[in-house]
Amino acid sequence: MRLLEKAPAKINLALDVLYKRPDGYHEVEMVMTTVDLSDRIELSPLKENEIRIVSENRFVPNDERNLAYKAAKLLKDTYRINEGVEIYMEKYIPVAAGLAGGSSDAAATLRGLNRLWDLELSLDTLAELGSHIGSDVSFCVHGGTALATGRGENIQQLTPPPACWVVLAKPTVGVSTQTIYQQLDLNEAEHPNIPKMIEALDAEDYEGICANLGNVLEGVTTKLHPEVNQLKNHMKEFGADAVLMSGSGPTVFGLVQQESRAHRIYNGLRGFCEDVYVVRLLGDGTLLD
Ligand SMILES: C[C@](O)(CO)[C@H](O)COP(=O)(O)OP(=O)(O)OC[C@H]1O[C@@H](n2ccc(N)nc2=O)[C@H](O)[C@@H]1O
Ligand SMILES: Nc1ncnc2c1ncn2[C@@H]1O[C@H](COP(=O)(O)OP(=O)(O)OP(=O)(O)O)[C@@H](O)[C@H]1O
Repeated sequence: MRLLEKAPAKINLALDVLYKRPDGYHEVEMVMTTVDLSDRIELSPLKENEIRIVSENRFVPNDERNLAYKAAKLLKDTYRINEGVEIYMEKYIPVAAGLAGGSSDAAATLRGLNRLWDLELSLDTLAELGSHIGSDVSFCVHGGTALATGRGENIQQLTPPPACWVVLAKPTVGVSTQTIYQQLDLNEAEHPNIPKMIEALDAEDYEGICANLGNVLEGVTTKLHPEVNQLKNHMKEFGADAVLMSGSGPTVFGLVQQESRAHRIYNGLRGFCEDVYVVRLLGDGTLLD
């Protein structure tokens, strides 16, 4: 039996950091939502009792460093599964982009193996397991739209944003999430208003969502990579309603209601940037079913 799972990317509509914790992680409050740009994960049983990663993307490790491998290993060890699996991944989400591609692959692997191995674990249990792999994995297990707190592993579902288009553009710079968190100065940072963002979601208020986009990490990344700010400015000039960097970057996203305008922004940006996508929000998580 061969089993398919979609692994959608996420964007952070709002990302705040409250303080640095004694364990080195940061206490966060993030409003996250999934977008329709997904990796495709195919799980097939193996005769050998091993985990095999197959990917044609040269930026993705095909060994125990792959987050999908870690997810399979964790499930195998926790539930003493003596079965092997091949995890074939077709990557569409750009790597190291701030879009949680690896985390979503891990989450899709947890959901898929739960079915393949008839474990009957709840999404909450899978999300808890996922938190041991990375801070974004718990959100990716559930998908949809959620408030993530703690170091990102406490998930509370939120009202999804109204339908709109998202233009994603990734500058060709590498960003280390760890470095960005390390260089964050909480006294200097501009903090988003998370309760206002949640209010806007509840009220299905598109303008309110646009007005309350904010990411405390954006200033750190743009200082290191000014091209992030340049892309943001281009997106605004070409007509995005609101723009923000996702996660620790470097991907920038723009929200827009009309499809024609989304394509105009796409065409304008293609001159400056190779990695540009026009996608829909998947805020209600339907494509995960
Ligand atoms: C930037 C975001 O992607 C926003 O969604 C997440 O906060 C980061 O999620 P992630 O990449 O899954 O993060 P992890 O793999 O758990 O951690 C990578 C590194 O980021 C830093 N980190 C991450 C999450 C957090 N709440 N505080 C941190 O300080 C830590 O230095 C950690 O070593
Ligand atoms: N399945 C995977 N897909 C992509 N990268 C992976 C995967 N497994 C491990 N990695 C490693 O993780 C690193 C970060 O990749 P990823 O695409 O998840 O970053 P990201 O989108 O910035 O994540 P986040 O938004 O959660 O911080 C890559 O450099 C890669 O070496």
